[in-house]
Amino acid sequence: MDRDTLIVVGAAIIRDGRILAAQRAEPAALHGRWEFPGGKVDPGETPADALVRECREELGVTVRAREAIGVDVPFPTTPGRTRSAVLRLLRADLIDGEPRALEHLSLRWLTAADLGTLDWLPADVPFLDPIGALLVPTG
Ligand SMILES: Nc1nc2c([nH]c(=O)n2[C@H]2C[C@H](O)[C@@H](COP(=O)(O)OP(=O)(O)OP(=O)(O)O)O2)c(=O)[nH]1
Repeated sequence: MDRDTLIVVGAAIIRDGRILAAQRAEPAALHGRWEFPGGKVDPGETPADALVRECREELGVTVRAREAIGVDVPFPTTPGRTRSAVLRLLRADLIDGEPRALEHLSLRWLTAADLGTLDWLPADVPFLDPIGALLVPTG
């Protein structure tokens, strides 16, 4: 990966056979589409640190970052910008707090069957199969 590549981290927070998904409010072009909570890794920050920071800012919770799920997915950044970007999904354990939509339109806990029913951001789609394999139906 190019040293200049922007890494965006997404959190795969799984509880009771469901994964947390978040509906974007902004920018207008992405309004209403679904993603994993997270954001851009800042200079000097590790992806795990960024995940913890973003989950605190966006959900009001403390998480612990774990291993990557699947492989990084390249996606185009803002039109006109040449910097390449990848989405990296890290599994995350919920350590403290109950997720709230502090910056999103809404949150949903999805079963494997729900995954295919949402309007995801394009970079998220390749992660849906590996996530589905992790969502063991309960009770
Ligand atoms: N957080 C997140 N962003 C995603 C996902 N999939 C995807 O294509 N993106 C894109 C949308 C945005 O172009 C970019 C992340 O930007 P962001 O606005 O969430 O990040 P940020 O909180 O660090 O933003 P900023 O205000 O500091 O610029 O990555 C995803 O699952 N989660």
